[in-house]
Amino acid sequence: MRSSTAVAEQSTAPDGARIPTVIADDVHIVYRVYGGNTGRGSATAALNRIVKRTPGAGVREVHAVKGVSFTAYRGQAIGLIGSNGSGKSTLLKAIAGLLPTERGKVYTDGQPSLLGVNAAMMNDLTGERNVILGGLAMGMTHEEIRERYQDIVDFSGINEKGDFITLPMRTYSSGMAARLRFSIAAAKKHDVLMIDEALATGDRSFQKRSEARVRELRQEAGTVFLVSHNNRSIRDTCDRVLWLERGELLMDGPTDEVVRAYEKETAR
Ligand SMILES: Nc1ncnc2c1ncn2[C@@H]1O[C@H](COP(=O)(O)OP(=O)(O)OP(=O)(O)O)[C@@H](O)[C@H]1O
Repeated sequence: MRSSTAVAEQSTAPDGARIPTVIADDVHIVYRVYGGNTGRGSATAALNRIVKRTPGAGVREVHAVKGVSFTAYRGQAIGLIGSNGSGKSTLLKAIAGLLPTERGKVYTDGQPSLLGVNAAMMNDLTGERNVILGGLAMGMTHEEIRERYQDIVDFSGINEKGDFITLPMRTYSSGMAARLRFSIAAAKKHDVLMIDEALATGDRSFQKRSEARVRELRQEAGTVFLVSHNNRSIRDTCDRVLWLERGELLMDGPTDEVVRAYEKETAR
């Protein structure tokens, strides 16, 4: 049991009830891939179909999330696990409001922030400029960014091996870029923070630092979702786990129980 009394106070209503932050109610997500079967000239054909609003024979549907329901509460860190293509990233994008649901609804309290490994940053700008841009994009003021700038840079460890923060992001390794992205996102208190594989990208010492930060964010009474293939990260960080397989929610429960069942299944 990681939560302290202070956490329990923050994450419950005065009447003691837990405060829901995200409710997914029978969520279905379908991707439509245009021109999948049409061979040559498919881009023009697809455009014509879109203009004429006819689905056409070349439209392929991928039913990526199938009827997922759960309620997340304040103060929870929830891991999402499952094999490649099981729908984890898709579900996060839907919670963040970046993908429409085909059926069902997602209700959120506050603005969820999605931090993905591929989250857009301006590659031609320096790390320094990206810290400012990222901070502004998250709704921080110039003043707040100035106050936290050094902490963000120190946390990322970007400058440990030289003055990299003043170089363009395109000169960073993928791990360095992911560390900076995480550090920017983690500088702010989030109602709902969703992290897609970011922790797996850094080296072990950065992973430990970021796991500790995720625990703090949780204690600030937010809800954290973490997608990872690293079961150790999930065990160290999350108190609850959702296991998705082929778009369906296979299991939802305490971390130990779900990860153990998942490991048993994947060991076969
Ligand atoms: N833009 C897209 N267009 C069409 N299909 C997509 C798109 N993105 C994902 N899919 C499909 O949706 C399904 C779920 O993909 P998703 O990326 O959510 O899985 P995941 O569990 O996050 O996988 P991984 O562990 O490999 O990151 C897969 O079948 C995938 O092929």
